[in-house]
Amino acid sequence: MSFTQDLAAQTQGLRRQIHEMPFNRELAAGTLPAEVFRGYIIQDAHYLEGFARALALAAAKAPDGQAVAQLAGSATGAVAVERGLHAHYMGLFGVSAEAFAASEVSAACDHYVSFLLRSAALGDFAEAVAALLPCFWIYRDIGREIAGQSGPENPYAAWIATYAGEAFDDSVARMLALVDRIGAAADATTQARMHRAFHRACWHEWRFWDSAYHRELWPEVGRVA
Ligand SMILES: Cc1ncc(CN)c(N)n1
Repeated sequence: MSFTQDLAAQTQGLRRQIHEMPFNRELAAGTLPAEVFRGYIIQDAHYLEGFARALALAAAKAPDGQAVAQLAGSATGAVAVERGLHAHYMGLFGVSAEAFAASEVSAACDHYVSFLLRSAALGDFAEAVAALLPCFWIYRDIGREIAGQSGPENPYAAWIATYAGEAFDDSVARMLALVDRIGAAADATTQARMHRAFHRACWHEWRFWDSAYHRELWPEVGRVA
């Protein structure tokens, strides 16, 4: 069993739960309310900038030039390709650049981005790539599953096509190969940290969608004066 197959086996229940979330079920059916998707896209645009920064930090720690180029290329891709998708949906939903700039980053988004930046800045390279992997892998699996269940009339077809598409699949395959290479060479303590980072990142993926579905920003638990 490869290292990433082992990561998958250890997180099977959580990842299946993500596939069954109302957000993803309704996205597949095309019935996800537009205001939910609109809020999600705004948070995701905030998220991608943090994700790209974490990739760039990890790139700086990579053990060889090939891995530097791969992670730096993924950082560029996250900002360019996925942001293009966001621009498409922000145009459709009437989110102006000013409205986006004025939007508040949700607690779930802030928590996930902080986790990635901390893993990349304070963890070693192995931990950083394990934390970054679910962002690639889970979206590809969700995209593929949903693509098999929905048609071109789905209002979220462009989103689905991006994550079910070949270009995204290539970047996921490269990330899986990198984590397999690093995981196979790691000692048992490092592997355990990689497992924990991977599991936490899967949890953050679940939380990001859950929070978007419930349109949460910062759940109110008492006003700060
Ligand atoms: C929260 C989140 N996770 C993953 C992806 C796919 N890069 C994304 N766009 N947003």
